[in-house]
Amino acid sequence: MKSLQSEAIEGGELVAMKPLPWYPDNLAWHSNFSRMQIRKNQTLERFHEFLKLENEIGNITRQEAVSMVPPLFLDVHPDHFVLDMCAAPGSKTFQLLEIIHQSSKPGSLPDGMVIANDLDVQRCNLLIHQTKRMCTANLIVTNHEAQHFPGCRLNKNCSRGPQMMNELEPSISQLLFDRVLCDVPCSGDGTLRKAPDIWRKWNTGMGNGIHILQVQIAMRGLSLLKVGGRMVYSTCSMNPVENEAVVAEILRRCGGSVELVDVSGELPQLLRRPGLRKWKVRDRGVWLASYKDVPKFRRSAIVASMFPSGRSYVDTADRIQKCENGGTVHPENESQPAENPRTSTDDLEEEVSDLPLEHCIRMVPHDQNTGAFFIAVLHKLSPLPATQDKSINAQENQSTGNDELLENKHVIENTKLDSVDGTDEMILEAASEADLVDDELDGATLEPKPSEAAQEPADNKTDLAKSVGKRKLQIQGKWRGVDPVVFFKDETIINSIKTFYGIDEAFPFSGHLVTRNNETNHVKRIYYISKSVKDVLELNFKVGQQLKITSIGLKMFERQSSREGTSAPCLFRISSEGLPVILPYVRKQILFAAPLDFKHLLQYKAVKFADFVDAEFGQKAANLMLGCCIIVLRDGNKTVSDPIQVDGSTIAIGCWKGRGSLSVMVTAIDCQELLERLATRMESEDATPTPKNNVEPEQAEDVNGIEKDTTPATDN
Ligand SMILES: C[S@@+](CC[C@H](N)C(=O)[O-])C[C@H]1O[C@@H](n2cnc3c(N)ncnc32)[C@H](O)[C@@H]1O
Repeated sequence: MKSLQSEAIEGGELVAMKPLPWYPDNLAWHSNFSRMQIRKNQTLERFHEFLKLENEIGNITRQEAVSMVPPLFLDVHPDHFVLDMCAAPGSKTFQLLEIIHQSSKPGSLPDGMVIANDLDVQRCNLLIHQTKRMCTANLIVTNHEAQHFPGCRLNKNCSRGPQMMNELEPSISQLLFDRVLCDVPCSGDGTLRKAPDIWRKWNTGMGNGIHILQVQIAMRGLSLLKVGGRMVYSTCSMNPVENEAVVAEILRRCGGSVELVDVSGELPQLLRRPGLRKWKVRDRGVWLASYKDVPKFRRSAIVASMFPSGRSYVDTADRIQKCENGGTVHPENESQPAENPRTSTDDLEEEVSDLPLEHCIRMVPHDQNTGAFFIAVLHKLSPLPATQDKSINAQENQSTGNDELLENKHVIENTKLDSVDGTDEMILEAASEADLVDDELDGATLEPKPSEAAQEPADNKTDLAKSVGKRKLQIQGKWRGVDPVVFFKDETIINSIKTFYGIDEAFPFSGHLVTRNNETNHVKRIYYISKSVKDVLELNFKVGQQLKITSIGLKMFERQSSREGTSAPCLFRISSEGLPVILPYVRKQILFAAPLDFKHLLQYKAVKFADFVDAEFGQKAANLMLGCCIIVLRDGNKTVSDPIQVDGSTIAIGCWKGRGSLSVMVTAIDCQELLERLATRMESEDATPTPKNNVEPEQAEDVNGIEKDTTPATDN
């Protein structure tokens, strides 16, 4: 930080990095360096590399500052069910998950969950990559048009008597959410500062063209919100047609069942401006102050809800027609639409909304050196009026069909528009640097391939050829291109895993394991899901798999595919993502390495048993069972009698115990990051007096890894 500061001063800046004053607990920081400064200066470049690495690992997230605001206004609690309707590439989903996991202890999972949805399957893959860093079992990623997001409502008439109900009915009967984030596709003009392309591409038609979709998505969000729940509507645009006009229209449609919340007391340090109550609409070079100014031939594109009053002015011929785009019709305000609209705003009679739109939040670049953002916080007071619910339910029925076939040109065009969201560039950059984009897009399971040759000795070719054939048979789920999610119930395999790793009985296995393959023998990956995700999945089965799930839970176990792997007593290894969750419960195949041996493992990727500095550790490693094992970093400053607990700072990696050596099963990038963390720890340990004892502790750690139980260790 000090050297960064001196670079900043040299460069004429005053502060190198500073916490964003409005972000709780100093958890978000702002750096002012330009790309040019970074390129020119070695210290800054190293700092930039560090940020990219930490972002890739998941320790930090690089994000446009204002884009972090919507989840803060959502007021999420760890037990909330949250729907992120337009979620890709997932920076806000990540924040939501962080909040959900905030207070959970290692090995315990929160009661809440997040469903992150996006229309664009490739952007869903980015989201999956982005959120994988979170190692969460509390996430489902879906791929629907948000405006048609399924309601998964259990038909109450299909009950089978009280007894059956208790046994078979899922614990929830409808998919309703405590919180909904509606970060809709928009024209993106709020990102002009860093996306200069928009200056060239932007036109007024962009906002006008997406208004109806934004209203539809917001209405769907409100219908899926529990009474008492909160929804945040946001865009990275400053265009009132995409913002206040949408909020006003949904308030009108909801007729008192939803209120716009005054959040002026929340995040007091955040500079903001009130929402607008009057604005004009521009169409084809012409200013329009009210719907009555819209020429008849433009009335399918420019709808009444774009104007502050939301009033339709219909002529007699139109009167009996319902406004096809959903604008509200008020016959008492009828008049003939003008056929000679004006090109200047001077003589227009301004409409003013009678709704409290000043409660909306506008953040502009020049207030606090950020991008621009619009936010509205909505509170559902009571069920939506029957008419709204009916039309929404009609959509729901539609959504149980093949959504992906109902291609909507409008939406797709706007999806492209939307990719200007500030975070994409960074995530794409991170993803491509990790060489994971292709992997993520590979195959119907949307799963990356193991990224390290060191994961286990490879003999995968025949396996791969076989699996290609099988894959053809396998894709038989309801949703084209996505393998169905099924509960994994093979007791033989589950018991072999439990026995091999000595998994404590307190770890809930039953009903928490899922796969993408109905045939147990072909299952390659087993995912772990939280209780909340399990509840949703059970409901989804009951309602005929309405959810098109592209990713679910946490990859916990992977089948060994190498020759050596298949001869190991347990066919499944623990995956890196799953390790933090299961670690506190692992009692066998676990060893504690001194920092130097741990470092050698990360450095050389494979170390012969005889080559470990701590010979006793080498012997214990040699005595483990063939297959996957866990190596935990032992803190050099700890004495053997110190109690051992797994906490947030515990460092552990998955390794392969082969016939003559230990090999790490960690990606290169993780190794790099761990080495850096280790170096920092070793430095700070060197600075404090080290106890004499620097050999393996006398825990109940079993030498052969089978007979005696061990206690998981930590380094502190
Ligand atoms: C503003 S971006 C979302 C950014 C995201 N919330 C984040 O913070 O990373 C809007 C997203 O909406 C998606 N999208 C566009 N039309 C959609 C629709 N009809 N339903 C769901 N998602 C849609 C786009 O693919 C895009 O990923």
